[in-house]
Amino acid sequence: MNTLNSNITSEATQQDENPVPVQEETKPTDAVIEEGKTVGKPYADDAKFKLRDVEVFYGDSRAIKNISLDIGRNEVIAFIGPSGCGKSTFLRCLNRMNDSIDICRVKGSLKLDDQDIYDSKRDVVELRARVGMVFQKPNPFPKSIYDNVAYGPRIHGLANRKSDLDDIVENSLRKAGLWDEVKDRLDATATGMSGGQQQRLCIARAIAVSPEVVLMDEPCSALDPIATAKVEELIAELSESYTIVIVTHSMQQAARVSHRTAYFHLGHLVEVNETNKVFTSPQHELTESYITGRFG
Ligand SMILES: Nc1ncnc2c1ncn2[C@@H]1O[C@H](COP(=O)(O)OP(=O)(O)OP(=O)(O)O)[C@@H](O)[C@H]1O
Repeated sequence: MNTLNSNITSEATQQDENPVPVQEETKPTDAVIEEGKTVGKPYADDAKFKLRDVEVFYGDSRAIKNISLDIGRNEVIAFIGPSGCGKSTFLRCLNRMNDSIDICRVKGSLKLDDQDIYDSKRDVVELRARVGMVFQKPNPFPKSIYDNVAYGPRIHGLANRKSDLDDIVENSLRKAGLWDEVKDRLDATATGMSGGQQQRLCIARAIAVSPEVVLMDEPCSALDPIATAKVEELIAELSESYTIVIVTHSMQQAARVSHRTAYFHLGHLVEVNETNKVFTSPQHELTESYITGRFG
């Protein structure tokens, strides 16, 4: 796995008749990436998403290079890789969040339950209700705690009566592990909550519209370890009912929360496998270099 070059430096050759061979580590970027070829297990038996030959361009620049991947039903899959390798770009294809970027173009076949995500007739608002998203920085609306959670159900007409809406708000806050902390101050403004509470509120807001998938883009990067632990517990509980795709810079977090881990590098999907395999016996040299901290 570890490719090391045995070199004898010219300086050493001149100075020493019996030089000690100097081993020079191959730079990770020298490792071969075969475009479109992903090591490990990129496909799933019961696929929620089937993504084939996906490419994403920002203007002329190709940020995602021929990636094929299945994401299983009720699977938690973590996307890891060095900064700028395309994790967020690929994640945002799953609910067309890239649509708002004018210069962004997505190619390939992207299917959710065998239906084309990029079908021009698709209702993107409905897609985003099915495929919810939680962002890096908690972004509650400047409204009450109650109204933050009730917002989606209201615009999607999910509750006919106030009591139905109350039930949705309570259930969503319970699932997000927040109910006991906020039940006596539902009318308080959400921006007055702690960062960790705000992030769990954003999760409650995402699940209030009964999504099938929750996308999380570095959901804990702005949180302290205690708040992070709470969100991770929540991910474990939510995984019983939802498909979860999480982008994370924390390999420990990927190891704790995900079933499979996908390693991205320079816009390629280099390796995908069961999380314990990726971290204990990575098959690709680049994955190994990254998880052993040689770069990233
Ligand atoms: N709105 C944009 N316009 C132009 N280029 C972009 C845009 N967003 C991302 N890119 C480029 O696409 C590539 C992939 O970026 P992306 O944010 O998806 O990577 P990432 O792996 O999520 O990075 P990070 O871990 O730093 O968040 C980078 O080269 C980045 O500069």
